[in-house]
Amino acid sequence: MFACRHIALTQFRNYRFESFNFNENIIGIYGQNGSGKTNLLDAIYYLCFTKSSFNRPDAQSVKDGFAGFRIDGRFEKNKEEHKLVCILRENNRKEFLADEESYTRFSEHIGKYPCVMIAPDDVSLITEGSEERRKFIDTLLSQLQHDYLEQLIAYNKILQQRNSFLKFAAERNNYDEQLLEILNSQLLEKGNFIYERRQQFLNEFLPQVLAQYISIADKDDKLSLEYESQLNNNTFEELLQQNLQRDLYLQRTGTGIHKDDMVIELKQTTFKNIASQGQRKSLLFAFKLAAFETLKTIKGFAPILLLDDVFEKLDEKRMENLLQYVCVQSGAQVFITDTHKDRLQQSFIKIGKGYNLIGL
Ligand SMILES: Nc1ncnc2c1ncn2[C@@H]1O[C@H](COP(=O)(O)OP(=O)(O)OP(=O)(O)O)[C@@H](O)[C@H]1O
Repeated sequence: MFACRHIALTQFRNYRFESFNFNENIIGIYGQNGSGKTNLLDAIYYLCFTKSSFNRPDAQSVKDGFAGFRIDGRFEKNKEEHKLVCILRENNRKEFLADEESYTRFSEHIGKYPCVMIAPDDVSLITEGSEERRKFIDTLLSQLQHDYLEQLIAYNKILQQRNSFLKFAAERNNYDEQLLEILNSQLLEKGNFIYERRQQFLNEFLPQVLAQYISIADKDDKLSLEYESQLNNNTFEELLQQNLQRDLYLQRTGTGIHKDDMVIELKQTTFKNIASQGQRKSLLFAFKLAAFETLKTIKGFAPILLLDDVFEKLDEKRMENLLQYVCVQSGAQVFITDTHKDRLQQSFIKIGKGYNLIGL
């Protein structure tokens, strides 16, 4: 069993100082809009990922009028207790401690405490640009394969260096060919590694998303999912060579795995253009639950599930099926937020397992 049993929030978002116990594996959190439900889930996310699930600077999580924040968590993993602490110091320096040891690199923590969050804004995975989908794949793969995360960090660093090089070259109207060759070869090595890992992984993962979709939507909508990469048709080396003049002109690297995407189609038309709200929601859940199942299989235990405001997302029958799955079959500790206490309580009573209900 993997579960969060206690959390204490100090100067974090709307919390001055507050602590919560989670004795059960089904946790309902209710409160009005703006009462801090999402913030509480995000604090658990912080301890699993060393950062917020929102793409926001850490400083924005400090309670207004204060300096620094602290999140203390107690987790149970395979019958052992673990203490995780995330501190943002007054000078904005972040520290992360696992069982009193601080990490030199936060990336070492990723994957040890897996968790999957489903939040309303996540529909951007389907409706927004390719960056959202790459972020999803990278977050999942980084939890599964540590070397993937290391190579991705290195790739992004070299990409930045190459872009600075291109800017400098444009300003000078001249460039150091040898230095460009070094940057290219480093970028190629990391890029090819990431491409192969994404390809291997998505070959297995995307059919699982389709299967989840069919089971949630209760029908096959002729949905198709495909990994799209410029490297599918050309080698990365060829791409860099072919695009050099354009890169120099635009002062940034226009080809590589940082342009990858997942193509989502419904009846051979771009999904987001024709899909109904319900189909979008079903697909979002399909992606997230497939991620959950993959993590569970590979880690050998269920990740924590954080479900923010999902009652607003599905009709009653789908909701019941989903709750049955997350609260019973999944084997996970699950946190569910809602504005209605009664709705949460009624659903939990129907499930017939122990639960904690926390009012904010
Ligand atoms: N840095 C901060 N300092 C103080 N308060 C903050 C900070 N960041 C966010 N908040 C407050 O937290 C509240 C939002 O909390 P949260 O998003 O967790 O609410 P919620 O209960 O999930 O609401 P909803 O039901 O609308 O989703 C807002 O009132 C916001 O002003």
